[in-house]
Amino acid sequence: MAPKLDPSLHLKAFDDGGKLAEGLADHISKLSAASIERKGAFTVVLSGGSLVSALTKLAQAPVVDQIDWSRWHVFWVDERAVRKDDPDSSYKLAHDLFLSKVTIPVSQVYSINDALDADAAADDYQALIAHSIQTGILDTSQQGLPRFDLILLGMGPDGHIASLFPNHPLIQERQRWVCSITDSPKPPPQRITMTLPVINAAANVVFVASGASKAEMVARVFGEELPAGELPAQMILPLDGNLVWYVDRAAAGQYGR
Ligand SMILES: O=C1O[C@H](COP(=O)(O)O)[C@@H](O)[C@H](O)[C@H]1O
Repeated sequence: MAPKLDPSLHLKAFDDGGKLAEGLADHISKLSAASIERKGAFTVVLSGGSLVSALTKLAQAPVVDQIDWSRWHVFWVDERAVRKDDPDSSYKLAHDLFLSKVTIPVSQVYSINDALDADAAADDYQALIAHSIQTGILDTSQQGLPRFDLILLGMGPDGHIASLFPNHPLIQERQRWVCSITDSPKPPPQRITMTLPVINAAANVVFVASGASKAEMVARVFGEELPAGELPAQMILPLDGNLVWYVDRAAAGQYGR
């Protein structure tokens, strides 16, 4: 069984999406400053989907001017195996809504190789992560896993995170850092995804859930003890890091009061 999460430790509820985006921008800005002071770089992992819209305030004054974007290194927790100009591409979404509005060097934005099929793209992305460790950009955890400074996660209405879906065999993966999936229940079916051990090795994991369609799963994550694998979002609790859920009132349900 996966333990239910304690809302008093791990949940921040906001009145609306605007307030949530402001709180999130402030939090990310502080994590960025601390990481840059400690090691001269900030490694951030993006999700696709609605999470990206919650980053708008990061790219606006006053926060945008407080961040040293030249030290950011951007990765993806999952990506669809489509070309970068495809409407389904998470890179495209992040580029259009966020990356094009800030000054992160292009060489520090690590999108997947969209010329490869899902299997080859997963191998390629795992090698890229290993290279980032060798060059000193990325830390490693005590278990020898990549340790990102911040992983930003969304959650689907079915409780999936990244491209790790309820009761899918990939939930059990413990060896690889990045896997391909060719039968994603949510289209498009071909994707790559970081695995649970990598996500749980991060220094900080921030979930963003907004809207009533997420309320049922937020209630389950914080209110029920479920068999492992049934609710991937409940399986995220960094071994040696911080976890916080940013939720708006509609997603918070009983926890928003
Ligand atoms: O397919 C995906 O879905 C999840 C959740 O998306 P949302 O729009 O419901 O927030 C997303 O986090 C993931 O990166 C994406 O590939």
